[in-house]
Amino acid sequence: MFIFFFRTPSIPSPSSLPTDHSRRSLRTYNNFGAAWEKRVRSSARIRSPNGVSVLVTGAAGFVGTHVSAALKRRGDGVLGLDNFNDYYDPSLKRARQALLERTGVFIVEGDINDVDLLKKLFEIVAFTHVMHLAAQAGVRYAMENPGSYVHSNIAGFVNLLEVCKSMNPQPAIVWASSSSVYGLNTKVPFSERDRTDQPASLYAATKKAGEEIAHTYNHIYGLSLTGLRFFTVYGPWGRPDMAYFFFTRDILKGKSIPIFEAANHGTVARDFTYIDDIVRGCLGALDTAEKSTGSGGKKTGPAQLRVFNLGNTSPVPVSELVSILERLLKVKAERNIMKLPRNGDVQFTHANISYAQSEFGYKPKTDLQNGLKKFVQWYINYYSDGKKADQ
Ligand SMILES: NC(=O)c1ccc[n+]([C@@H]2O[C@H](COP(=O)([O-])OP(=O)(O)OC[C@H]3O[C@@H](n4cnc5c(N)ncnc54)[C@H](O)[C@@H]3O)[C@@H](O)[C@H]2O)c1
Ligand SMILES: O=C(O)[C@H]1O[C@H](OP(=O)(O)OP(=O)(O)OC[C@H]2O[C@@H](n3ccc(=O)[nH]c3=O)[C@H](O)[C@@H]2O)[C@H](O)[C@@H](O)[C@H]1O
Repeated sequence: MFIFFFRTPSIPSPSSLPTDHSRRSLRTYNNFGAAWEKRVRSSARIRSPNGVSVLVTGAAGFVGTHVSAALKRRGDGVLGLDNFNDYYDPSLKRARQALLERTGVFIVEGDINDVDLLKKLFEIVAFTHVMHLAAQAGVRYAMENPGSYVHSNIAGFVNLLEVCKSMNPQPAIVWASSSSVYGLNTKVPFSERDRTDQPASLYAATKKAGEEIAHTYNHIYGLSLTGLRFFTVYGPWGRPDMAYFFFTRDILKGKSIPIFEAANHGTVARDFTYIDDIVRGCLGALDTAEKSTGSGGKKTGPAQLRVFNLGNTSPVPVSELVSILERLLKVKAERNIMKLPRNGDVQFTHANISYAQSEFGYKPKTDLQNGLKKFVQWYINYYSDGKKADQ
């Protein structure tokens, strides 16, 4: 028996989303021109004495929006870049953009593969840092659209690094890797020293490739590079393709939800990490990032190269996530227990965070119960004002 206590929100299901991530040329984005340059400059203006200027790629994304807002709040100059692709409902990205614009952050519409655009941005602003969060995310979608992962996570990353290495001065780069690089590793909790050579998805393989690519650009060009392995991030303004988000939608709709179970009723669990904790980790990594040591493509000395886990350190079974949602939503879920398909998912994740703790005091503060409470409040508020999210 299902109890509905408010209007059922509707958002598109990830499986119905288009698979073509168009590559629009620079001109179609309406970039360049005096008014556009003024907005870029104003957004990137540093407003506090110790501030830095940060180019945030993927700024209209879930993590990018929260990180951009936090940087802006403390007085840093922040410019966003995002291609607003339709992997999930672009209207949610537009709503995040509107939120950021109210805080003074401008998001340039463009692709990280667009060299001319990137060079133009660096010509206008001498960014001290790049917070690189643009990527094709999601482990399961890689079986549907592998090309989008190569386009954004490999080609796009190399392109960005090519532009950064030729700058004078070069920016320091903090970028999003993923807990998925641990793949089929069975040693827990996952430490940065553990093996990462058994990816279970193409997504994971592209993030692992990113870590190797980072090594190369650090070694040859002296770029300062910090990779962050985020562990299943959740919270307000989250991603509709992630389980906690579409479980919420489907529980409210009275639709059955597929809950994966490993062989012999083995538990599938995640080290779910609340967005505010991830944001603190991103800022900590940025604040401890040393300067790059090259300029104009020439290295002048050794540069910093780091990789950190940013997790919560307490894995929770997916079935428990569903129980928490049931309590918060006051609706019983229709559970469809399924064998964990070979679709890119791993059985469990669990972060050892001692390295991030020692380097910049990273300490997650929010447990799943409290974090989901904040997510559900946001979700109900966001989708209850007649917003038409279904396309
Ligand atoms: N959310 C998580 O649980 C999680 C976990 C591990 C790692 N990550 C990584 O963290 C980063 C941020 O993830 P998120 O959850 O905010 O995802 P997201 O999809 O919400 O954000 C990524 C943003 O990048 C943009 N983008 C994608 N390709 C682009 C391109 N080629 N050029 C310009 N913009 C592009 C998208 O439009 C999107 O707005 C990603 O690199 C992701 O792989 C996320
Ligand atoms: O930390 C990461 O590196 C990754 O985090 C996230 O991946 P995941 O941890 O797989 O999150 P998510 O899809 O929400 O599935 C959560 C749980 O629900 C289970 N799950 C999922 C779908 C389903 O239908 N049923 C189910 O039981 C599923 O088996 C899993 O146990 C990011 O999406 C990804 O971009 C990547 O960066």
